[in-house]
Amino acid sequence: MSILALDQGTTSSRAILFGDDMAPGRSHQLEFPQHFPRSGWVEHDPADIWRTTLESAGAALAGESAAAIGITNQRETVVVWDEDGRPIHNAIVWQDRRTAGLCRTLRAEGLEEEITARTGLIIDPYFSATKLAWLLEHVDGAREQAEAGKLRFGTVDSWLIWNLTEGRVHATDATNACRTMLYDIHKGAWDEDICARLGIPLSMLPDVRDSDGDFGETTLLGGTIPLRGVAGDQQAATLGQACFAPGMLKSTYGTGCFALLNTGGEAVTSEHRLLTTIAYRLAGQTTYALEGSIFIAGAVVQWLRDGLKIIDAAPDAQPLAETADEGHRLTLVPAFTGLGAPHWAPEARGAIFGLTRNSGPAEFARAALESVGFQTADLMSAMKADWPQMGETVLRVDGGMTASDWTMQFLSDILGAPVDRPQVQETTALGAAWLAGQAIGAWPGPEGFSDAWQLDRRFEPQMEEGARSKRLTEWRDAVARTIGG
Ligand SMILES: Nc1ncnc2c1ncn2[C@@H]1O[C@H](COP(=O)(O)OP(=O)(O)O)[C@@H](O)[C@H]1O
Ligand SMILES: O=P(O)(O)OC[C@H](O)CO
Repeated sequence: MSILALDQGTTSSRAILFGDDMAPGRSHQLEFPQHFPRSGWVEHDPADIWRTTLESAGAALAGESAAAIGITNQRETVVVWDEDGRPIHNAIVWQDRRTAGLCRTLRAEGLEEEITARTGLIIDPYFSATKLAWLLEHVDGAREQAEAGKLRFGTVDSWLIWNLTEGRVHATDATNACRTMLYDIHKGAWDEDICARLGIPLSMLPDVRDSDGDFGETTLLGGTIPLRGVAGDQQAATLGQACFAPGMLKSTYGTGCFALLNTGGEAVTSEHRLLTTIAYRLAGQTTYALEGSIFIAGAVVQWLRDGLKIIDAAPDAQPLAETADEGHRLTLVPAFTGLGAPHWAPEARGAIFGLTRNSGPAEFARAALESVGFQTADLMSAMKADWPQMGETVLRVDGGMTASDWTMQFLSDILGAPVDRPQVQETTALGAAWLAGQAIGAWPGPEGFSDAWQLDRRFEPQMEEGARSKRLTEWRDAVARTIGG
């Protein structure tokens, strides 16, 4: 029997039907509008999120039925709706920076240490908590309605579950809950103190279930289909990459880049500004991860295309970079929207170093692709420092940017470690399908699923150690100057 994976991302909604052989089959993808009402604000219309998800699901099924549905989603994005399922405002997207001021206030109150200890996160507008507080503060009547128990909050998974079950289920899974900055990842419960400080009534929060829990069923897609898997997209990719053992590591290169290191049952506290997050919770058992989140990865290629207009399409970046002058290095720090982990410098803006009269499109393209490798190297160093038992590890990669062999080779060179690209690139959807497939007993457990993971290509480091450390020193100097300036 087929399993339907719904992958609700930042710019598009995608549905993929996986067959008995766990291979991706028919799929459908629909983009939807992004709204930027002010500088630094990013919103989605929740109706678009739901409509594109439902339509792509229908198109992927094409009249077939599925044995179960797995849902994976852009994380942290906030939707609030009323008893009739009407959103009270547009969704505030994870990239939105409007709550930077409230975050500063929370830090000034000296709350960071306690919030990090409980939630594993640092105080940043990225996470859901301050976005939800903003909605309660700024939407007319919202606080009164919320206090009267008439409003519901959800990340995008909850919004989809609510709609798929026609208002019967208000739930989320542990991987999504842990991105809200309202959830105690050690106790596995909403944190009443943080909610109280932000004026968020507990009654509006969804029930938190296992990632392979029971999320009800839908009758909107032909027949009755159970919802049996839910995970945030980066955690789903970790599962899709079969990173089940402590020490295993994946990095996804889409618009941004998100690296997750499985640390097993241990919630490792980062001393280097990484996030402690829930990788998955299966049958009540929590597995944790250290996460490094970078906001600009593939987006730097979009900038070459749409901003600089030096390429026509993303695949053109590599051939252009390959023609760059070997003796002429530019270093690009793509802090277009600040820097994420491990620097967390929201006010920083991008910079480029080493310009001469001979700097041209090829040198810019190479610096852009290299910036993704350098940023990953910073994450890996932070991970090793936080968790020395990580040891020598292989990085499993996925996402649109991994199509560039040159970029993957540079990544391996600058990490000084192997990089593995799997055959199935749809790892996020695969992870969601696996959750649902194994929950209903149709797909194998972690061991059998790990055996099915297949390598497309391994990239081995070829750069000499001297050159590597010189390049890393140049990069770190460029980052320091970017943040400092
Ligand atoms: N051949 C390529 N070389 C470099 N970058 C690429 C290539 N193909 C796609 N990309 C980049 O990958 C990103 C899209 O990846 P995808 O995994 O679909 O991202 P998302 O889910 O965040 O939209 C885009 O930012 C695009 O610029
Ligand atoms: O939708 P994506 O693939 O850009 O992923 C977004 C992340 O979940 C944000 O944390």
